Amino acid sequence: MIRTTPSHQPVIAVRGLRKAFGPKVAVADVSFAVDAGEIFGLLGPNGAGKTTTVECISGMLESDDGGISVLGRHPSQEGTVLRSLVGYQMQTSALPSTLRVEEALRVFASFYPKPAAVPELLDTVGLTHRRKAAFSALSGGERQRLSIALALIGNPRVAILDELTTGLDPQGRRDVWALVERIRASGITVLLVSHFLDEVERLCDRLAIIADGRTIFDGTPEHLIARAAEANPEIDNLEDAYLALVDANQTHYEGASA
Ligand SMILES: Nc1ncnc2c1ncn2[C@@H]1O[C@H](COP(=O)(O)OP(=O)(O)OP(=O)(O)O)[C@@H](O)[C@H]1O
Repeated sequence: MIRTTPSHQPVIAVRGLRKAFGPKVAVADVSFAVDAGEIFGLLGPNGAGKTTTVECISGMLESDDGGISVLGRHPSQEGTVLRSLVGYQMQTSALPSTLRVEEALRVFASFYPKPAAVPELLDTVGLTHRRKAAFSALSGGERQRLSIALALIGNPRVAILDELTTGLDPQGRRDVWALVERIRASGITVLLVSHFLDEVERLCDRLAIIADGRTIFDGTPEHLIARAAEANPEIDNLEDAYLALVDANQTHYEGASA
């Protein structure tokens, strides 16, 4: 249930979200709420509707129906204000290959009224020694850290991180996880879209699972394991619990449409 009392207003509240692209319903009915200071995970199979949901939250897409509130504001009606309060991790593949790390941060800083200090941000993401490196010379992990820095350049209160550690080696993943924990410790609320259950278990306080455009779970990782164990007592870890729940949902819908 979404809590709306002023003393405990969620930072992000999504209620009954719906978004279609022509005949394709990408998001049919998604609801969840993220509290201040949380790292909240958004999970679901490929094509479930996660990116569409976060693009509606960030104001990049306009929803067809349902309510979204971010820091008490509506993304499509108050997008200008929210743009500096919500940092969305962009895909760095969009950056010119010759652009240097520090230049990229300075260019993006110029778009915001109160940007983060570039030297401090370089330090936070561990790229000070690579500040003069061209984008094309960065490793996968360094590119990922740059994309996180770009999400933080506007000094946001909320960071939306999508596919945070895809393609990184084990050390790179751990470095990025530590960075996300530092981001949270600095007071930023994090919405994390992920396919990796170990990442979610390590980082997230709570999570929502979306399947076929609908929220099928909203709660803590422990709650998810307990829910799955009710149906199958052998389930004792998050990955098995997640897979069992998604599978049960698929069977339910296939059964309903048979
Ligand atoms: N612009 C669009 N036009 C038509 N269909 C779209 C568009 N964007 C997304 N879709 C479709 O909507 C559904 C949900 O897509 P979305 O990208 O939100 O899923 P996702 O959960 O983020 O998937 P993944 O984990 O693969 O990134 C998919 O079937 C996708 O093909």
